Amino acid sequence: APSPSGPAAASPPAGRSPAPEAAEPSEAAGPEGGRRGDGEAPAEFVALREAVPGVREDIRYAGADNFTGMPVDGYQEPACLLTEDAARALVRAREALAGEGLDLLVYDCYRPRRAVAAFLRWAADLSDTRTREEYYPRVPKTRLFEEGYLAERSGHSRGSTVDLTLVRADSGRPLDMGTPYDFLDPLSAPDSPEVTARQRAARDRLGEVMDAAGFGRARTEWWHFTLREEPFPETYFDFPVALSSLSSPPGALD
Ligand SMILES: C[C@@H](N)C(=O)N[C@H](C)C(=O)O
Ligand SMILES: [Zn+2]
Repeated sequence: APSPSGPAAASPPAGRSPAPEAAEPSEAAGPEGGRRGDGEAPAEFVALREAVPGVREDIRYAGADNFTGMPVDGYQEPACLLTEDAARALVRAREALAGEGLDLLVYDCYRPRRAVAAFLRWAADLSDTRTREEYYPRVPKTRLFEEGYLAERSGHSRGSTVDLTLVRADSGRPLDMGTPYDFLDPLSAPDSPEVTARQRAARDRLGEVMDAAGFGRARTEWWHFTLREEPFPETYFDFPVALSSLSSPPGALD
């Protein structure tokens, strides 16, 4: 069906069932259950690059180099905002990799609900196929949510989910994972039999190190991990991705 028009049209493609991460969400609420301002992050959120100096980031949705082909609503800056618990877990993962000459490169962190709504609008606009060859050549746009490549209620909005890969610590060059980031295709499943042994080994190492640091992995995307003991398991936030959204003072973790 042709896309609904206008920015408010955030309906999912027809016939789609909820994505695996869909749950009954609560909107952001304060400690007493009242509504928290949508422009403001709770004190538990930090900017990763301030909390963990030297961490590598390439926040794709803040620019046009992503599967939508345009900057995504809600990403006011290319910043990784995360809960402090998730940031501490990433420190553990980096420490485990350091002895192997490897490091992490983070592509996405906290994602506001308005950004997820932008993904829904993009998916509903079947006339926009600009990025199909590069990002979803085999899966029709109408199936991206149903197949689990995109989530109608994303774990990223809870602040303890990250998209990331492994890089060489010296050059910053990403390891070959068999697909680029956000290649929305069965080939991106961590256990895809279609990748080479070397690519599979790189995926497995990323999965192991993230598992040991406390993150669970998605079944559809080798780059997507959620902290198992996440501090906001039921809350989907909508403050913008911007350092000014943070209420906690900047500073490295101790
Ligand atoms: C779009 C991709 N980077 C991603 O994060 N997908 C999961 C399923 C999500 O949207 O939460
Ligand atoms: Zn993700």
